[in-house]
Amino acid sequence: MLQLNQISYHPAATPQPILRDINLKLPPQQLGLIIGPSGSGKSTLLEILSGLAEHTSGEIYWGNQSLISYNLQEIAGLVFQFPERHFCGNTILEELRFGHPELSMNQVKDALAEVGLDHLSFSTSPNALSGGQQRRLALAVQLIRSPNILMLDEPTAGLDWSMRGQLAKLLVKLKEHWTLLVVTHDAKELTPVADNCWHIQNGQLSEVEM
Ligand SMILES: Nc1ncnc2c1ncn2[C@@H]1O[C@H](COP(=O)(O)OP(=O)(O)OP(=O)(O)O)[C@@H](O)[C@H]1O
Repeated sequence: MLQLNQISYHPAATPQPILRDINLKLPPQQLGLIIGPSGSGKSTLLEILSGLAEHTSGEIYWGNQSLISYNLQEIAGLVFQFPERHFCGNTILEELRFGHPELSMNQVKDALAEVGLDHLSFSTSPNALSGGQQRRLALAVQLIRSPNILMLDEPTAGLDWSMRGQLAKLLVKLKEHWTLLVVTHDAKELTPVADNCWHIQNGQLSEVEM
């Protein structure tokens, strides 16, 4: 279970806190969805939960273990908004093994199977994939590290309606094995597949009854 107790984030440079007293509990193998408008603090919250930024106050737990940024970098996998813009491999294999040359072919195959891309040749260029396939590859890049929590920032942004629906279906499949936390401003396809839902506004989180 991921648990946040009274998480606040107030960098010295900002007059107001960006996140205020955030409380959240997300059980394992569930999909948590945080919905909020632009500038409400969604990406900042994911940056904190993946250890890329440090919260000012509050506690983050995975089970009974209290986590600092270093632990969060280990247990969280973050898929950025428009992740395909950050691809740097010439092939699918290079992309998946980037920074992890020790990964076996079986691990690569398993990660691709998890996201429904195992029919593709390892030598395919990530740039030759469709928009939906590129999002799947970006998910596989994180899954191959076996994170405890997979976090996705606006996973349906820029996809057409059919690809958005397919991505929502994939998330349903992934939560059989993983705990997922998704943030978005456009929750249309994602709300029906969420187990827990919150709204975020001006850095404050409120639970939505499901
Ligand atoms: N380190 C920082 N220093 C100053 N301001 C920051 C910092 N990080 C984020 N902000 C501000 O905090 C607010 C929340 O930003 P954030 O990117 O988390 O929102 P968001 O909900 O993800 O919006 P979007 O969907 O547009 O990305 C914004 O006003 C942003 O400018």
